[in-house]
Amino acid sequence: MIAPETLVFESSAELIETARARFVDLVVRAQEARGVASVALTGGSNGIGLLKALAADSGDICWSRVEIYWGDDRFVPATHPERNSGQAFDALLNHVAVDPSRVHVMAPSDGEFGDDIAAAARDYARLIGNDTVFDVHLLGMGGEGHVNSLFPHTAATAENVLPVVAVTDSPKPPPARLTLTFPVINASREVWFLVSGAEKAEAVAAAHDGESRDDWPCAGARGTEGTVWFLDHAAASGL
Ligand SMILES: O=C(O)[C@H](O)[C@@H](O)[C@H](O)[C@H](O)COP(=O)(O)O
Repeated sequence: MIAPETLVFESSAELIETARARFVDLVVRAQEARGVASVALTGGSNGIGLLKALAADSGDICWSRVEIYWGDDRFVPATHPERNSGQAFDALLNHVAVDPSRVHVMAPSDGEFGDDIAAAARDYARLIGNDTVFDVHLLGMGGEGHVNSLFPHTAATAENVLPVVAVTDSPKPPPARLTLTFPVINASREVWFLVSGAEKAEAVAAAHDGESRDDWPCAGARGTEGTVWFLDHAAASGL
């Protein structure tokens, strides 16, 4: 296993700026190598902050050749302000020339599957299939170590086969969510954690200490070519 890279910044703003520059570099290199880059986005303050920074400066990224997925989303109506996808459109996707056929939003609760969350999960799993490899999977993290909607001691966190599952009892509201699972996260070339704040320090330390993914889901996420922790000083204070 390749050792994770841990970068510590003075502020969230610096963290986001470095992540932005590295994201541009990674996506451009992926496009040079394979024509199309594939990314999984995340919500949260730094995840959306990164997208806003990219709206201001995305260098030589050719947005029409980026396949865009989400690591998780809330199973609420499409226009709900807490949808990670809606926030990503506001922050970035409405402002760059993406190819709509390459933007893969998880179904909302008022979409084609109505409130059938299991059908919505199966549909996204079909879309991901067995072959999707993200060039980078972005992750925020909760203080108890959740990533995507993979919370400690849950079936979704234990999933080792299905690429996408429905969560109906999320400990953090709203209860209904769709989430990618560890088999697909860990098939990503790179996994990047974007984490700030002292309330995240214990989980950051647990992941670096190799604790179990059941106790600390963040400890179970890694890329095949690289895992990068973008931290501010407060989040890194337990290292
Ligand atoms: O689905 C959710 O409930 C949140 O989106 C959550 O997963 C968030 O991404 C992390 O808690 C990090 O959020 P912050 O970076 O804002 O702390």
